[in-house]
Amino acid sequence: MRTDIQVEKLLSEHVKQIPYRHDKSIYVSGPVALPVAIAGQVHNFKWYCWFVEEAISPEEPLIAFVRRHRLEERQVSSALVYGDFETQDQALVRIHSTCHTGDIFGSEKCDCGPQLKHAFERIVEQGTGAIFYLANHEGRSIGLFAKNIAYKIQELGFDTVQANEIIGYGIDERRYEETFKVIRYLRSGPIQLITNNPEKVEEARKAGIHVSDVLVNWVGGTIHNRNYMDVKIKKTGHLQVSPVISS
Ligand SMILES: Nc1nc2c(ncn2[C@@H]2O[C@H](COP(=O)(O)OP(=O)(O)OP(=O)(O)O)[C@@H](O)[C@H]2O)c(=O)[nH]1
Repeated sequence: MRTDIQVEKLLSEHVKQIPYRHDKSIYVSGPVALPVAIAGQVHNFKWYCWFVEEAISPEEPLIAFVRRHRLEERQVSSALVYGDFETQDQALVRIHSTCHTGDIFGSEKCDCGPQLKHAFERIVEQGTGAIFYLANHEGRSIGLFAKNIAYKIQELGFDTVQANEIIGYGIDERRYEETFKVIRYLRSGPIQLITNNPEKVEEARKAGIHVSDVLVNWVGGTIHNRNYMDVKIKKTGHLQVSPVISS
């Protein structure tokens, strides 16, 4: 069919396969132009998304792959790229763990929503950067259902770290390997990481990415998340100030 040939041609340019662990691949789809309203102005981002899957045979057309898989059931992450991310010397990067309650509902039990908004603002202000929005990171990767239970346990007086442990999870279950592969795919130059979490910096370096700056982002403090923010400094090692990076 003519349409299938046209779509196959489009997809072969639009969807890229990045080799990942063992027999798996990361499938990256994009870019799609996305106008995003930030502080009252519309800015043009390029939207990519990706998921990890067993590598498909080179003979299978992508259109058949898309039809064969129930893609709506996948954990699909996004990259929102601004400016000349591929080649500019400096690029801001925010690696943001999905937070259904904070990012979508505006919950003040955490600082996630304001951190995301702040990162968008910094990126458009600087002119080049990207947000990596990680779907499989909800609740520091314990998932939404377990996060709801962890919140309930916190009502007994336990903190975020203790609540995770009570229900059998680690303090922080997040992994970043696939994200760094996607960052590498989109950009080879150094990145300026917007984060308070030194583990993200460490993991980036292990993945061979040059982090030229770490920019802390303590925003969104409220009376509801004071304890949560305190625990980040006292127990999970989050940075209070931007560290000086030696090149
Ligand atoms: N398990 C658990 N996860 C939470 C809780 N509150 C927020 N989160 C999740 O924590 C993740 C964000 O992690 P944070 O520790 O706030 O920040 P970070 O990503 O380590 O560091 P930054 O880069 O500075 O934002 C999101 O996935 C939230 O859904 C909680 O009480 N329990």
